[in-house]
Amino acid sequence: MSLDSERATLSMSLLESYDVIFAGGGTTACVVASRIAQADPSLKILIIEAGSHTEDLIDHVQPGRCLNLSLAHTFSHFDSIPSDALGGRSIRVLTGCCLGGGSAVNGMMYTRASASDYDDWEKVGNPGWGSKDLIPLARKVETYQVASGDPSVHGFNGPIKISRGGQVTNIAREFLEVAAQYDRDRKTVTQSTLDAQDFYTPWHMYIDAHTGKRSDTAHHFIYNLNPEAKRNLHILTNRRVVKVLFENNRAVGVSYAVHDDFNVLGETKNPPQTVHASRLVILSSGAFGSPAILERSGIGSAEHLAQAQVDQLVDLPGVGENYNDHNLCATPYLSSEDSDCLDGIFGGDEEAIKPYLAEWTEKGTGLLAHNSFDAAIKMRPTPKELEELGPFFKKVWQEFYVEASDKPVALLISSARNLSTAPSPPGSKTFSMPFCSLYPRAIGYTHITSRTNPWAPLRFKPGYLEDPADVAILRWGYKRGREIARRMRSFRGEIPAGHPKFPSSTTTTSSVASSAPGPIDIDTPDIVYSAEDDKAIDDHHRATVSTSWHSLGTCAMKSRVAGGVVDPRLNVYGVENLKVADLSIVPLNVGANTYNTALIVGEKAFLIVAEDLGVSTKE
Ligand SMILES: Cc1cc2nc3c(=O)[nH]c(=O)nc-3n(C[C@H](O)[C@H](O)[C@H](O)COP(=O)(O)OP(=O)(O)OC[C@H]3O[C@@H](n4cnc5c(N)ncnc54)[C@H](O)[C@@H]3O)c2cc1C
Repeated sequence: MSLDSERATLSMSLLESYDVIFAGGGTTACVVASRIAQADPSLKILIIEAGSHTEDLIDHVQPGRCLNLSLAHTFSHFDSIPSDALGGRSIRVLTGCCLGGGSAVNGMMYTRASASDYDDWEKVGNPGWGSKDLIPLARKVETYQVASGDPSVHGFNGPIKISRGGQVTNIAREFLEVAAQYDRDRKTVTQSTLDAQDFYTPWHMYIDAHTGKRSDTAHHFIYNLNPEAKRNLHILTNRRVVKVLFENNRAVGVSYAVHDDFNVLGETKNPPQTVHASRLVILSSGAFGSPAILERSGIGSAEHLAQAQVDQLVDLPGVGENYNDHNLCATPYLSSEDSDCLDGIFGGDEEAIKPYLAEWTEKGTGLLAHNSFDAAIKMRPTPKELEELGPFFKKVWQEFYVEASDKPVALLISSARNLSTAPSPPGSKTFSMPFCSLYPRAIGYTHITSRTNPWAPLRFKPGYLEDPADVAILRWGYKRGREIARRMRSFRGEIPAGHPKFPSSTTTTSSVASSAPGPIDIDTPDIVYSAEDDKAIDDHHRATVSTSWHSLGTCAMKSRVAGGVVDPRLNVYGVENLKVADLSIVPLNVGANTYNTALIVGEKAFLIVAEDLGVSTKE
């Protein structure tokens, strides 16, 4: 079907006006829209989503294929301004572009933010957004399928399923075994722990233990809705919202476009279409999409709007500012023949997938019901490590971490596949040690470059590694991961292209490991790094650091004077009937992978929206 005839068909089924319109149908939007549709099926709701449907598509539901970045159409990408801190590189940050957004494409790693993260949100002027309010919502949204689940922590009746995945890999087992013997400063546990720092722990997944399928918000909140709740919920895919329409500062609808409405130069060929909202417009286009829609609608700083030739409606300098992420690096290792690795599977190689297909189809288990990440630690430095981290980090430690004892500094994960950018030698088995800083100092921005075109590139600066404290954290992560990796039974050497180029004159070259036939003894002393070695590590990280895909914060929920964009009821300052509900509202970073926080924001937004609409929230 051509785009024009597809548009004609969809337009026929579209209403001219809805009660509520969602701009974006990602992780958070699916939660809010589904809950409202169930609470009051008479409400007419429209979701306009930039990407396509995902229902039962193997690339989305089969976990082993996750993070297959070659599926370009299911991602939006944002290229940063080249940065000296990254050796002149530009970083490409991806977000999900499909119904379910990030939840339909992400790595399915399950963890939660620290309680103090949400308490900090409340302290910056957001009553009702502290841990005592939000952690019950984390319980509400989940069904924890791991037998040992503690009911004071976990939920057992929510739509989103959490499990151990289809099998426990020997890579994860060895990571935990080595950690227990090698790192005597920290503890190792066999049952996953969410709220404690410095525990090596099994790492669970957003995978349904019964089906072996991904637990995303499109399938678990929208596609599974009962016919009554679905009756008035319309979904328009492959359309981008251009801007919000206003009457006297009251949001009354949106305009939207298809890609073909623009010529190759990005100029408008066809005028955008419009649809009206009688009660509420909710922006849920994520950390890049939501601020961009606000700016195209004339809401933002005079300077940035003027650059894109947009007339200002509301002066709100915080729009597009406060960009946060977690900086990620991963170092690759060769693995023994008998290790449980997802090499090939996650790249979508059908030959590699074949041996696991029958088990996944029949029982929902095996490596296809796996994301490769099944053990990890959220770390804080020991006193000795704090010294090694150096003066820049020590200052941050004093100012930020000392009083916040539940905040981890870095996350170190064991991954049963090569997650680094260095290619694996053909036919080899691999594992890797991804690590990221959880509260990097890096804060950036994202702003529009076009008044009309929602596909135009954004002016985006993530700020990665501009602060030496962030560089020190990654150096520490590399060393910790390397010491554990080279003691694991499966270890068969390093993949040199994925490691720093250490100066050959020192004793600490990668040949220490890459020539080794197997692991070293647990009691072997740690590698001693010279100042030149440390510089080699830092240079390597500047050349390879990437996003953790945890973009957030660009429409922050803070007071207007402090640079906020929305109030604690998610209303955009200066206008009426316009809310934002996605991770762009997060005022301060969280020390964890961010899917869980998006689910919580969705559940909280539902309670607020329902109250505004006069809808009962009782189930
Ligand atoms: C590759 C990847 C791996 C990740 N791995 C993990 C993980 O393992 N564990 C974890 O906890 N978190 C992970 N995350 C992070 C987590 O998935 C995201 O933080 C979360 O999904 C963000 O939710 P959101 O609702 O804010 O935005 P999104 O889910 O991104 O939703 C925004 C939606 O809006 C749409 N949109 C954008 N602009 C427009 C427009 N103008 N008009 C209409 N629609 C628009 C987009 O297509 C998208 O569907 C990962 C994310 C990615 C991308």
